[in-house]
Amino acid sequence: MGAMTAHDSAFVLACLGKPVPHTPVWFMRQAGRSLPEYRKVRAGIPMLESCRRPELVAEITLQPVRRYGVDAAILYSDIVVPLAAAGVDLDIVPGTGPVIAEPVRTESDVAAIRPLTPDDVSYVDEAVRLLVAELGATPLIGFAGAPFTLASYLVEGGPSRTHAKTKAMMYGQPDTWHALCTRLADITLEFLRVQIAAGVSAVQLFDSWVGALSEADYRRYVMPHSARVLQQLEGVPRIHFGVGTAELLPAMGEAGADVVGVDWRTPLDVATARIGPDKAVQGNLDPCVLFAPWPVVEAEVRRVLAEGRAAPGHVFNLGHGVLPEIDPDVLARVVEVVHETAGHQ
Ligand SMILES: Cc1c2[nH]c(c1CCC(=O)O)Cc1[nH]c(c(CCC(=O)O)c1C)Cc1[nH]c(c(CCC(=O)O)c1C)Cc1[nH]c(c(C)c1CCC(=O)O)C2
Repeated sequence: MGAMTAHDSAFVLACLGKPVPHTPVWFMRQAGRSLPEYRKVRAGIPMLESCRRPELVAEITLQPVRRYGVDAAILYSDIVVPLAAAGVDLDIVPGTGPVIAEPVRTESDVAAIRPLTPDDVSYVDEAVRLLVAELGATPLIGFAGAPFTLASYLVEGGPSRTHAKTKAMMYGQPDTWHALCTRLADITLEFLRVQIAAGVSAVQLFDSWVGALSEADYRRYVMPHSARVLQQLEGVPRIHFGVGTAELLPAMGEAGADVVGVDWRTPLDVATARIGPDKAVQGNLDPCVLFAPWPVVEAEVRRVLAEGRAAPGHVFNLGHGVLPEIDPDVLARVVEVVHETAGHQ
């Protein structure tokens, strides 16, 4: 029997650790440059501008659902969209990522980032409503960036390998750091509340770069802010994701997530032993495995499914986002293999 609504879809059930007919699957960055139909509709439209056009957002969000038959859609947007909406001067540069015109260095720079109001992101409300109507029983995932990852872009001014300036603020100006993270947590919370009110079935908090921290520093400088976001959200499952977080997994679960996203470095059974038996996991095929010959891909998919059995619920995904060079046909075959395998009973 198929799911009747997004609320009792395999994806939502797996997030809550309930029995499912098959393991649900979606891919981080499933919408985007790996799809020719995406490149076609995005041609000539800057990334941030594309996120402010509800019809276009809906079309791009639906493209991978149509092509792959994944168990969830993820809203087409970006983690810096609410920052731009709150008045931060920034751009998303193709091939680089977010670039901030005036990086945040002082307490007064922090004060200049204003709180977000729902009116600032009315186009997101509109896009989610269009999508929920269109998707029917397929759940829509809303998302936002977590305070550390957003702070890293704001303080560094762009992508960074070491996060040196971010850590310098964290250790050297802890009051400024906590003021910045408090403001970012407020923005993230408001952004996610808009999406939940408009009807998303789950939310994912992306703390992509937090693996740069030790567990002790994570607990001291970051976790209180992420925990406030996760714990103040109500009504939908919460997924908490980062890359390189093997040492942070217990804390990321404690922060208040229902599901912890795991990258490919930690097998899902090992991850579950660290996170504890009461939380579902999401992941964790290495995106680069998708470049291997099919028998290798298939064996890796089956290994991930087997290791996911250790958790009370498993949402199949990659360990990080789809790379632009990945062949969409391989992702379609991955979905087939996952769907053919019996889920958690
Ligand atoms: C760190 C981060 C960002 N953005 C995001 C994160 C967290 C996830 C992660 O860790 O990958 C989140 C994000 N960004 C985008 C989505 C859309 C939904 C999806 O399909 O997953 C999501 C969930 C669209 C996007 N966001 C971006 C694109 C590419 C834009 C383009 O077409 O040029 C898309 C489809 C741009 C972007 N925005 C960002 C980066 C690093 C980049 C890539 C820069 C590049 O390599 O060109 C910041």
